[in-house]
Amino acid sequence: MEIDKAIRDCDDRRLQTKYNNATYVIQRALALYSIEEVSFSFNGGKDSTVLLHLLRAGYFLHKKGQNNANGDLKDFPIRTIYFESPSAFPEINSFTYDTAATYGLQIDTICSDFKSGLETLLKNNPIRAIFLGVRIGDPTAVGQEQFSPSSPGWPAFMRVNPILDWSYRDVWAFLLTCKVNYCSLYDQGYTSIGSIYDTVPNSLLSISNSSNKFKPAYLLTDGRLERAGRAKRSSSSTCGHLPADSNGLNNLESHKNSMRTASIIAVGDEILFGIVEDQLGPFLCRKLHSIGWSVFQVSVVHNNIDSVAEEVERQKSKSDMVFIYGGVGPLHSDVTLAGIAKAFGVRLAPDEEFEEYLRHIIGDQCTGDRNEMAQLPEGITELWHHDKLSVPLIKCENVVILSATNVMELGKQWDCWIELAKSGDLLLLLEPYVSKHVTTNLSDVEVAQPLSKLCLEFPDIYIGCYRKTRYGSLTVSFKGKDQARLESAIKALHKKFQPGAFHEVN
Ligand SMILES: Cc1cc2nc3c(=O)[nH]c(=O)nc-3n(C[C@H](O)[C@H](O)[C@H](O)COP(=O)(O)O)c2cc1C
Ligand SMILES: Nc1ncnc2c1ncn2[C@@H]1O[C@H](COP(=O)(O)OP(=O)(O)OP(=O)(O)O)[C@@H](O)[C@H]1O
Ligand SMILES: [Mg+2]
Repeated sequence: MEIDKAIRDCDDRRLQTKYNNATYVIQRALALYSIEEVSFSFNGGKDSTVLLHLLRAGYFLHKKGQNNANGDLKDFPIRTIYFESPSAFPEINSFTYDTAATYGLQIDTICSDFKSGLETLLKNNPIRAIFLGVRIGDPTAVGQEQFSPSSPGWPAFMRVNPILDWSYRDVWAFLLTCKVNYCSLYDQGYTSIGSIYDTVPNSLLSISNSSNKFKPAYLLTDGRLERAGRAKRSSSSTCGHLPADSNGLNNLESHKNSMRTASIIAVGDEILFGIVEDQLGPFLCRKLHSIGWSVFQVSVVHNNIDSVAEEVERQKSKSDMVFIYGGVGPLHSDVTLAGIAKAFGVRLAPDEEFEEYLRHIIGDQCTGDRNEMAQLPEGITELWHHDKLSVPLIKCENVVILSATNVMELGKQWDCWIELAKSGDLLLLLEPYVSKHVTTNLSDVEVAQPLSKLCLEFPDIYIGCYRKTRYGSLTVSFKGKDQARLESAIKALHKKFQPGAFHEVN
């Protein structure tokens, strides 16, 4: 069978794994349902063209298991449905019918909308499962698995999605490796095809010196932009770019004095066992204070998905930003991303762009069917690139994931993060805090009451006390954003005691 042979003969291990998994899903479906009970939803698009050939191969492998495969071009008895629409591109229509003729597809053309068309089809036929070329990243893929029952309100059938986890690049690797025909629009710069009213060539493929010439679809390097030629229905995805306004605020001036809070979560059994000391938390506290943020809480949790998820869920609603570190990587204990995904109620999905970065660092070891490290929380992740970082910073809504393992690495990531936030016009830098400290040899009992009063007089100033030893001097710290108010508070303190009772320290 020519598809099976082309994949086995190629040296693309990733493609082979994707192929094996997809044909396995198909064979499972063919084992579960009889041939009359399955159907293939084909529309001449690139994804359904991939699926057609995978189904042909899957059917061949299924029959081979029963010792009666012939692998002929036209040996394909799976009923095929095509929802024909007057707004489809003529190229799509003709490709669909040409392909049907080449491979002997028994096409049922349906001219009504998907839902009522399926209702009629299922009423008159024993169909229980339908193969679809839906992939993660398609707007309709959210929440779907390889086997997903149809949605409530739809006629009852099983949606089978053998290429759900395929990336844009996987699709093109397959079509080019197998040297199969695809719709000619893809060679004219179309990267995803809807109707004639909502689809244009992808401008990222335009040839610079020619206004209406485009490179072929397989040359699009960033697969996440595959739908750039489709009219936008919503602006839900911000993946990959800096959001101008991710917290609903982008006017630096008007928020200079506003209050922003951060929470810090360290993930590490070793910290809780007392084997290692967390130095990143205090470092982040200092950095956040230096940009005028106040830290709401620092917590340490176990390397356990539920512990991470619970803490992230709590902190993400309490603080403007949550910083989390530890537990990021490919080891069994690296569960931070999974915990974050759980906290947001989404799943981990392969991210092609992130995988590319990882491949640069650790070579081809990271490719394969389940590249754990390249899986990121689906639909909520932004990658923040900086020339000085080999791997982009990851941000899931208001949760920033830091991969640093020591203070030096964290310092670098922090500087890049600040630079990116500045250029992205994201509100981040506030009026920094100023602080002053005074010490006294008076006892706690002597200072307690006047200090309480001072706190009431200066509610805008943080007034705290600490000692380094139980019997040594007491330090009183003043922290705020207004230098003059800070000075007034210290003056007021001096007035409440004998002259010379307090000394300023640096
Ligand atoms: C065979 C088939 C089954 C579908 N089943 C469902 C379904 O169960 N639930 C649903 O919300 N949409 C279903 N749809 C609709 C698709 O999710 C989606 O709305 C449709 O493919 C239009 O995509 P487009 O807007 O990108 O063109 C189905 C579509 C087809 C062709
Ligand atoms: N008009 C249609 N008739 C039959 N099946 C359809 C139709 N529209 C969508 N589908 C099914 O939904 C799947 C996903 O559609 P989608 O438009 O995302 O992919 P595609 O058309 O194959 O490729 P592209 O993303 O390049 O348009 C298709 O692969 C096909 O299985
Ligand atoms: Mg399409």
